[in-house]
Amino acid sequence: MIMELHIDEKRLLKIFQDNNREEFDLNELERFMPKEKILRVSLWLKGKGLAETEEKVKKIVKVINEEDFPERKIAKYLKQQNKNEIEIKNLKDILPKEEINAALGAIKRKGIAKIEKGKIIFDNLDYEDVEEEVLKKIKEYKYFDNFSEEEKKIIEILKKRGYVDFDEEKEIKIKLTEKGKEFIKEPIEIEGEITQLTRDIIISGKWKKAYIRPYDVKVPTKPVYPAKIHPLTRIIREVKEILLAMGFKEVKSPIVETEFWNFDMLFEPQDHPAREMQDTFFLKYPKVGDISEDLLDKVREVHERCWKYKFDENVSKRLILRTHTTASSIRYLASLSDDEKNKPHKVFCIDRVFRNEAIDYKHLPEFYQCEGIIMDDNVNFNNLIGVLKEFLNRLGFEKVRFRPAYFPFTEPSLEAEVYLEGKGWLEILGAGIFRPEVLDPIGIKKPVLAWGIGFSRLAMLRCGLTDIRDLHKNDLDWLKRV
Ligand SMILES: N[C@@H](Cc1ccccc1)C(=O)O
Repeated sequence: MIMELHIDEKRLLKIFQDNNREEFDLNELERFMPKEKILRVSLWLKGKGLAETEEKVKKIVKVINEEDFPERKIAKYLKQQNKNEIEIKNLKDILPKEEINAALGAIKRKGIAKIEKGKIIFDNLDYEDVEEEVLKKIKEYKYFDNFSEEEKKIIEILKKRGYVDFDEEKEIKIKLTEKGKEFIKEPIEIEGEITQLTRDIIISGKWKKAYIRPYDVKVPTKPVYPAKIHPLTRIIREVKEILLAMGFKEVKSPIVETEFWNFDMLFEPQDHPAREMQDTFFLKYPKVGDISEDLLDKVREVHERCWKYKFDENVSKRLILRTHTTASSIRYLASLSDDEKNKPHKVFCIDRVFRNEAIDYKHLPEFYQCEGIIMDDNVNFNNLIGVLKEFLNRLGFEKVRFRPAYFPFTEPSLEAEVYLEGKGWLEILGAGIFRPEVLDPIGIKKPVLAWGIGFSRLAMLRCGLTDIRDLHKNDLDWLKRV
């Protein structure tokens, strides 16, 4: 029987031959060849009908709690105290509450001590305990099947008591087929084989005599994961591309912001609940920032006239971590020169915002928002809906609907929802037309459409996550796949 075998196939077969064996565990072979290679080569041999592999799943037991049993803790305590009995009501001084019942149960079950008149009385504080012996043994022999029937019952008890748990281990066997057994009856010679052509081999003409094995591109190999960009960054870039293609320009503004720009300029009254400690992060040092007196007076006038309260500029000056990117939009509008105010503008900002929220599956104190504004003659609510539809469609949401909403700085306002298969309608963005109370103090006459989208929420939907914390966990397995 003449068969073209790769040098590694011959090597592997020779191990069977030299050891006079017909099968091996993968682990046993590992001292001859790396595991990856054995698996690859045995697949080749399988293709040639010389060997086969067999996979077995083995149940293993492992110790998950190394502490003494509560009953042993009692015995050790008494020994130390030179006593042999204890009142049950005093057990709480040596054991955590949840262990007391377990200890009493175990003492009765195993007959370690007598329980009489509210007392536990030991004859022998150094009693022997099979459960402890089995636990010790588990550390040496992990396979469940290595234990006797008696021991297996004890293992089940230990599992119930929370001291051990089961797991599985895969065992791979490599066996010769009849054809393989036949094959190793003949001596196996391992002669030179060329796997890599070198200049020397070509020039010297050695290649003419040597065996050059052809590539087999179908051979299974280990997956390779190239470096890649974090999914959140990828989505941010993608959204930027979409907005740039829709004619928007990117703007930025400070993360540390005054309440003035974050709230006052947006016509949020100073007693608005969003402005309190439990919702917003305030800076410890420095506590206050500068604002233009001129603008401050105009905003004060609007607030006092419309909201009817005493505006306090000390509140305006307080420094916070901005709570929304609408602060960027209004800063941009306020920065326009008179000349620029006569031109149309489309800008967006994607950046981090902060809210003092308890962390859970859908809230993080720090997250991303994407905000956009369109300022032009004659733009109206219909245009806003049109642009948002277009934007959400380009983001991959096909079904979109709108409903009325309220924001202090826009009128009318709306909320957009997108439809997700299996999840239903999900609220995804807020939008509206800036109120005159917002635009008047900065002298803007044209209508301004504005919208803001909770960006981490979007990233979550796009990555198929149900817990927003997973986005920042840096779980390598997930990052490789996503
Ligand atoms: N800033 C609002 C969203 C919004 C932006 C622009 C206009 C209307 C609403 C929020 O954080 O929820």
